[in-house]
Amino acid sequence: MGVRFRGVRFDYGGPPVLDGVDLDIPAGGTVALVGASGAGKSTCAHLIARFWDPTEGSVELVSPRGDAVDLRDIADPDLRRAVAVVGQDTPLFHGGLAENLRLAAPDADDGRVAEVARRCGVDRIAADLPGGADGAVGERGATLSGGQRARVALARALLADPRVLVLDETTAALDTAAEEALAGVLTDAGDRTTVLIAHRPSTIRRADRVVVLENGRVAEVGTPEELTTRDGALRRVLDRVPAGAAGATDGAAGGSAGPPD
Ligand SMILES: Nc1ncnc2c1ncn2[C@@H]1O[C@H](COP(=O)(O)OP(=O)(O)OP(=O)(O)O)[C@@H](O)[C@H]1O
Repeated sequence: MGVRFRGVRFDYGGPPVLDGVDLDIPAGGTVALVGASGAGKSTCAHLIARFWDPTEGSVELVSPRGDAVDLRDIADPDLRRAVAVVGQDTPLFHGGLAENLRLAAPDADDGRVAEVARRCGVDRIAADLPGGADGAVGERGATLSGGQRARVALARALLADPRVLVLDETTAALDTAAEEALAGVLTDAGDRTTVLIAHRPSTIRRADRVVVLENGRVAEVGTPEELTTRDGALRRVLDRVPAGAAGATDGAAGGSAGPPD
């Protein structure tokens, strides 16, 4: 299932955040959505999950055959099955790891839970937790690190097998092991569409295409190779990200200075 924005305008009651966004994310693709802080990336994620509706224009799901349906015409349960957004701080509840994973897919069999847990490196968290996969993770997952919580959130979303997966800066919290897990997740995506909201060059490079938001519009679209070597909107964003927040900098980013991963 692809995602299409057609002339999307959106505001929160003040000045427009999105001011005519046209975006075509093909089914099965991985797109990195990039922009300066406040550019409207999370707003796009929330529009894809229909937390909000656009003020003008439409957001649509597009079948691999090219049939488009406005999100407003999709029943809520169907949309919740089709689209998953993993945010910066996905809430976990005070229960076991396995239970937390199953939240989005109560009927998943044990084999599938174990497979997804392994793919996302959650099995390694379980190995360290008193009580293993059934051990409680504390209030809101307090006994886990940010990177571990991000891995659990990613695994939980994958277990539900959504057609569209939006990772809203999840990768900012991922440790190196989990970045590897993310790479596996993207490789095994099949026809799932993945939208990565990312700052790290190492994450951006995993996308087939990069979309840069600036001034409420799409400023630049291209492959990571094209955009990181061009003196354009992506470079402007990457040059403004504080080195610590950017995490890894690497060759694809043009070799700008920054700390190692
Ligand atoms: N619930 C809200 N109510 C009012 N204004 C909001 C709300 N959410 C976001 N905004 C504003 O909308 C603009 C876009 O925010 P958004 O979170 O989409 O940007 P972003 O590109 O994801 O930024 P960041 O990289 O800092 O997370 C910002 O100016 C922000 O202050």
